[in-house]
Amino acid sequence: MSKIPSTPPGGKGYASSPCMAEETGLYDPQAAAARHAADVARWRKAARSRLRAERLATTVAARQAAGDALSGHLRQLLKSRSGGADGQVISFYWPIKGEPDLRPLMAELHAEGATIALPIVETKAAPLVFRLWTPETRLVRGDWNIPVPPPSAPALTPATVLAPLVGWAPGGYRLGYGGGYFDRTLAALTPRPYAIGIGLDAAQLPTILPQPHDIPLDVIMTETGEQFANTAS
Ligand SMILES: Nc1nc2c(c(=O)[nH]1)N(C=O)[C@@H](CNc1ccc(C(=O)N[C@@H](CCC(=O)O)C(=O)O)cc1)CN2
Ligand SMILES: Nc1ncnc2c1ncn2[C@@H]1O[C@H](COP(=O)(O)OP(=O)(O)OP(=O)(O)O)[C@@H](O)[C@H]1O
Repeated sequence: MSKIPSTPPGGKGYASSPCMAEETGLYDPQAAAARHAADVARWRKAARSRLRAERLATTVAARQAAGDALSGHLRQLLKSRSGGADGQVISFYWPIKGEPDLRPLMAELHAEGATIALPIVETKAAPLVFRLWTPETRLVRGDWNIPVPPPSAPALTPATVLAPLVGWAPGGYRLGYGGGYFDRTLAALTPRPYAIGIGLDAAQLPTILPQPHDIPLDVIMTETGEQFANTAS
């Protein structure tokens, strides 16, 4: 504990008495941070279930229209970045739980020469693995029953990753299903892939209460176009 002089050097007295909170043992900054993290996790859990329920409550036709609109914006963005899809490894996702369905665009880019990958949870609480998808790939059931390429499909490192969003906030922040998989993956991959969040306008939140592990995405795309782009990318 550092000693605080009772009078400041050359002065009469302090304007207020020193804060003794740490000395009392009642204030432990680490415990306070842990309590805050637990509050955030609880808040996120509630936000996820509300947003997931709202998404599933929309009509199939509305979801399909959103998927088609998103595909159009995404096609433009990918083409402007690569000048044509040839050879680029792009990770898509197999839609679950009312996520926008981009599979027609996935097949179209494959036909144009792009290399398509799908993400797989091969190890719990570890980065995702990406494996090759082609229209001939016979998908198998992975973690959470998500259809994934079989272990025999080649593993790839994507240059571009599409990350489906349960919720999103300005700054490129993503709320997913709560496994932390995309954050772990973006933290592990070098070079870092260009990460595009895919979500709906209705899933915007004022904030996701960002935590140290949350890695902002490069762009957030919704059915009405690009909502946010990090300038450094
Ligand atoms: N279509 C699609 N595929 C995807 C993703 C996605 O978001 N969408 N992922 C994107 O990352 C990965 C799978 N993400 C997963 C995220 C969470 C859990 C999971 O078990 N969640 C627990 C809750 C965890 C917690 O709150 O601590 C659960 O719901 O029981 C499983 C897979 C890879 N594939
Ligand atoms: N880079 C990391 N290293 C270790 N743990 C991490 C990392 N990133 C996230 N986590 C852990 O994962 C948990 C869930 O994170 P978060 O709430 O951000 O999930 P999410 O982004 O919604 O999930 P997902 O990406 O799977 O859809 C956090 O409590 C955190 O402890």
